[in-house]
Amino acid sequence: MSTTTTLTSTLQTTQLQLRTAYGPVYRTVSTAPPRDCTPDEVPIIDLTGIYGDLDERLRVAAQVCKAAQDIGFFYIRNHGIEEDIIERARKQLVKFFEQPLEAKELVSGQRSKYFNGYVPSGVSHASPLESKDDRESFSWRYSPEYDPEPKDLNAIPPEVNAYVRGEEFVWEGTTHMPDFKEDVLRYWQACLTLSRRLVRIFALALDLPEDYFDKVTTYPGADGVFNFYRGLTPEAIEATKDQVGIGSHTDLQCFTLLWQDMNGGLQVLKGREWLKVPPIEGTFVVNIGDYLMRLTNDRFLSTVHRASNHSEHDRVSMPFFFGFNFNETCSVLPTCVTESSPAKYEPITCGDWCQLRFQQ
Ligand SMILES: O=C(O)CCC(=O)C(=O)O
Ligand SMILES: [Fe+2]
Repeated sequence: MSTTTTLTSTLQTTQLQLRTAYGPVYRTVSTAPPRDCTPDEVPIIDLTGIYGDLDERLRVAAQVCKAAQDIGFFYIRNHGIEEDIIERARKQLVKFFEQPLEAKELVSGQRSKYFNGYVPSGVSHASPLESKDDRESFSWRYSPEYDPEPKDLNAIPPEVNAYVRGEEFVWEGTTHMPDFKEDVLRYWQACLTLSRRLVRIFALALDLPEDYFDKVTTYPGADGVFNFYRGLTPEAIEATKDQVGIGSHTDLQCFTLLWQDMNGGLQVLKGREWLKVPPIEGTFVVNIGDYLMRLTNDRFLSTVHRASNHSEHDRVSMPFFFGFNFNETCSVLPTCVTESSPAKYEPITCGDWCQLRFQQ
């Protein structure tokens, strides 16, 4: 005689509150420790093909399309950004955050109209039901004068100028650091150049002409951020188990290129389950943002994620947020609507979209 035992596991859950352009939304999520993602869940996409012929570009686009629809996160390798550019930026990041507070306050975010500059730990609060963000950050935003596609600064359309969000005080307040501006902007320029290539792959992925987004990425959203998650003493690690470095959130614009160091700490929400998205040498993580999700009528997913550092080592990351020209009004894409599934969203500019979220 055999007996069958049914194992009923009780899943412990908690509520997350997420900020969105239209106000808070709530999600029920597991409190179980995160598990590693599998290569099927968050794939590694080799970008060599984006520098090849159309067939090769279409092959990359098909992989990007699948990952963007399945989870909205993927790794990229052979992305073309030189290791030396990344390493110089990382070293400047470390030097910046190792400065005494007074030096970092020279570029205090409180001086900014548009979220540029330095923000100390415990100030930002990405997700209201989690802890405040235990990370320091330094941000700088798009300025046409540093665009790797050179601009005639006397011929910038006024409607574009009204939306330029870069502010010079971040460079003026860091002149005491040799090569800081140069090394940081070289990294930012490399990210911007890669993003303009990638947006063409996204166009192919969405069955659009390859140059479809070119005219809306001439003065794009291009925000660089340095994140510093300070290492803790063993006692502090124990005492701050529930503390997040950056709380649960989605990114705002089209897509993000995220360089993270080898410490680990990034987590992505799949259903109710947290997945660890560990660092892989030589890669960036790419994730879809809310604006692109909206333009694709929710075909591409802007997925909730967060990061923490519960270790004795400092952790750093360098995300780059890419979006369309802030003044350009975009509708749901023609290839993402059918008669039976019409556009769910009104046209809006990327700038107004971000503004809605910042107001929340
Ligand atoms: O540091 C990380 O790994 C994630 C950072 C992030 O999600 C962000 O800055 O939006
Ligand atoms: Fe993020």
